Amino acid sequence: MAPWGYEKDNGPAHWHKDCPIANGKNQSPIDLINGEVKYDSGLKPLTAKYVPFSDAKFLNNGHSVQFQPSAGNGSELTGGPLAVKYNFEQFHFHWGNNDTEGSEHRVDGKMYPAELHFVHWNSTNPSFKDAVGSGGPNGLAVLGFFLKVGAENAALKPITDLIPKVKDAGTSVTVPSNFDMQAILPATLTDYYTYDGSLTTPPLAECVKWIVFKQPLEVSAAQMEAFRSVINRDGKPMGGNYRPPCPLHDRAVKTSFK
Ligand SMILES: Cc1cc(C)cc(S(N)(=O)=O)c1
Ligand SMILES: [Zn+2]
Repeated sequence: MAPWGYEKDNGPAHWHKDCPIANGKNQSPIDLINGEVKYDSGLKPLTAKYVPFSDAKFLNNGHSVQFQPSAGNGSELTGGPLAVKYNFEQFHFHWGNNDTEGSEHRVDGKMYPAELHFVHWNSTNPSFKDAVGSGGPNGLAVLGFFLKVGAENAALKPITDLIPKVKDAGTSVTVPSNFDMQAILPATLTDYYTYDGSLTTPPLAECVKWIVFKQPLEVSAAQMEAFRSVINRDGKPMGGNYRPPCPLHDRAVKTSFK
């Protein structure tokens, strides 16, 4: 099989051949159906403590654009549904070629134009890789933020301004050390959906505690267009790099809000 992608000949319907877990019972993303979620008053806000990185790259890996520090620096996530501290690993995006599609998770069937994933790994593991392979839904904690078109996002601007420098697959650029990742996050991380799921791209490991925020972030039309100028490994626009929703099977989706 050609390396996995999102085209007709290598897209989500093909992934099960190399990754049989694609047809597993804990796959992501899912459609978050408000009539089927259950409020859990025990779900407190999350706390993200992000420290500016002195050495981080922004890269085009052929299927997304990703902010990747060279090493951990004590940036961590705690609280919410998490029993332990999780270390920040990377953030990346999924988006569409127009404003009606692009997000991975959906809300009552609605897609947003893009979705931002902040990836963290369970600090009881020696490394990110061990956390992915640790078995069970507590290896990684991924924060999902929907993006909608509106005001310019000043916190994401240092990143979206770098997109033209990573237009082609396999390219990367150093991120200025004064980039303030914390500023991307809302002041309080309160209203979210949470469920046990998987990586949304191969290897599709079922190791993720998903935490998807109800309130979308805004980005400007120009910032959305920047994403849509990115090229994938086949020389085509990368837009459409989202997996369709997977069956919920007998999982519960809990909310921190009524
Ligand atoms: C393959 C993969 C790796 C990582 C760290 C995160 C994801 S996702 N899109 O589920 O957040 C996918
Ligand atoms: Zn993702």
